[in-house]
Amino acid sequence: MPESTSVPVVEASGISKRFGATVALAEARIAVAPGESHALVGRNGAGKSTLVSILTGLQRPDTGTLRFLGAPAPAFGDTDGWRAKVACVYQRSTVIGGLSVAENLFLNRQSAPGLRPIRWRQLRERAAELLTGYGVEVDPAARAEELTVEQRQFVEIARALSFGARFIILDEPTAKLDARGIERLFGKLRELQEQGVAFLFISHHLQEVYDLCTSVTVYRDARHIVTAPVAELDQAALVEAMTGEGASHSAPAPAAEPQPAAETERSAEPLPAAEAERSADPLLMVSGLTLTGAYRNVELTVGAGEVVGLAGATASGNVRLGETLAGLHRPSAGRISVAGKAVRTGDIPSALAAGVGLVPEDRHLQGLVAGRSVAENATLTVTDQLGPCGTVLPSRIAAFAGRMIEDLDIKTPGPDTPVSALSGGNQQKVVIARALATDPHVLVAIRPTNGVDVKSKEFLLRRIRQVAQAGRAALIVSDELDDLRSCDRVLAMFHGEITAEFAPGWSDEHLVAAMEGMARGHAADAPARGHTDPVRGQATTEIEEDHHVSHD
Ligand SMILES: Nc1ncnc2c1ncn2[C@@H]1O[C@H](COP(=O)(O)OP(=O)(O)OP(=O)(O)O)[C@@H](O)[C@H]1O
Repeated sequence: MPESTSVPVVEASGISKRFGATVALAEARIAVAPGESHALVGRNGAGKSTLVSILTGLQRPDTGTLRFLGAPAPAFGDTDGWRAKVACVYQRSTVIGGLSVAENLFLNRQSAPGLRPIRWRQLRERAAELLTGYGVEVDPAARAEELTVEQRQFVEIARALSFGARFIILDEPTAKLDARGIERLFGKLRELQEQGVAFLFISHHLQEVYDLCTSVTVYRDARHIVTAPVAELDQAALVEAMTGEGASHSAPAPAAEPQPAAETERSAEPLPAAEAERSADPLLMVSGLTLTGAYRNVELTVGAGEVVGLAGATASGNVRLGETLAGLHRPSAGRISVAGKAVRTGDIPSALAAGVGLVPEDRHLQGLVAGRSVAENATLTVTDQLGPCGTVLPSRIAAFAGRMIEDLDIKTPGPDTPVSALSGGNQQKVVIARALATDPHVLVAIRPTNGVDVKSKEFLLRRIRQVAQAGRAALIVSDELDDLRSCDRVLAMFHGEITAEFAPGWSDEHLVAAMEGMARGHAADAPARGHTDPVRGQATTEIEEDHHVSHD
């Protein structure tokens, strides 16, 4: 722990928590000093979310003590007491979509006399005052569901501070933000830190830990492993603490300094392109595809044996394009064909029958059935293979699921465990297992490594590579550079159009610039293949050297 004379805003020690036979936390501890930005990292299932639920009063630990600024934690169930101490901004929103920002900020406060008629104007004025006070530029009259993820997080932070909390937990807050959103969020957190607000920051993006935090705590297998100033623990040591394995040569290189294209490192254990299996035949062909308000006139092919990246920031249209391929949206124009056959657009069963497998963006909304078991979730797409004449044989489900659990290294007590009892990263693996279960011709994976730890990320990307090596095609839709680095080529989208194409060896700087709209409608790095520029309606020209906008 860093030297500090001040009383910690939060100090938990000897915390243990079991769920049945699963030990989620074993004698774990953490302490966060005022004004500190403290990272908590660990592999999937290490116990981070369980600690968060204990620190926020949502669950009682089996053993251990918890103090806020030296005082014992509020009684279990004393909602207002907990709110005044701590708040957590989750990846998933806790604001109520149908209510206005002002209502979200002030309703349900016990301090506000419940029976008095609500004075809306006054409510909005107070909300405006509060938001302005924290430098949050959001209209208090706006409905919460209209906010961007970033605005919603700022509202949640302002709400927490207005309850008096000076300790805020951020659980994977950057998972749904693009590069600029992350920059703005970090800017705001630094500002608040200077005012003495302390943060516990949970992220699988280790670079963010170095960018934002002063100290880091590592948990492994439910236990506290180390707490140190980030400056004293380089990434190799951090990954070593997380995995318990000796300094790994496959730890991702720190991404602080963009490297020249030719030197851009891949993971030291490369995910080799399947040259042998690659064929010139496109397995996926998309032409003139338009979804009003999302993307227009998209031309795209993915060959057998290829892994193609579809990069783009939040509003680029890349996610909606990926979803369209799986039948989730009906495009207003254009064609999709798989293995030479036209697919009925806007129809999920047709896409599935044509051999499109989807890893959806949001595993909670589109991915998993919470009350069902790991086995049921993993086999939802293949029930026809699990028994004769529409029946489902439990023995076959179990055998099928057992293979998937092993294949994807899913940490679960067993196939019958409800999927909701798995840690976030392991739930994501179930979603991927389900997409792979159909042995798709074309795998569309949207942010496939969302929420998974650094080691599992390598593993999953390698698994996607195997799909291509088996002569299939994969499209990775993502803004994660690690995801995109594993691709044979990357298409960048901006404002609904494919604006550039990148061959392997691209530099982070160029790809990020393209995702931010600075590719100026041509390939920023040498394109791998000819590709029709939708902006100009002509083929992109090969460009050999640096085309970052500032060099033009
Ligand atoms: N409600 C629950 N019932 C049963 N087991 C649970 C429950 N909640 C968590 N667990 C188990 O406790 C362990 C710790 O899970 P936790 O969610 O805290 O991990 P995590 O570090 O947050 O992982 P991730 O990075 O994947 O989100 C896991 O093995 C998980 O399956």
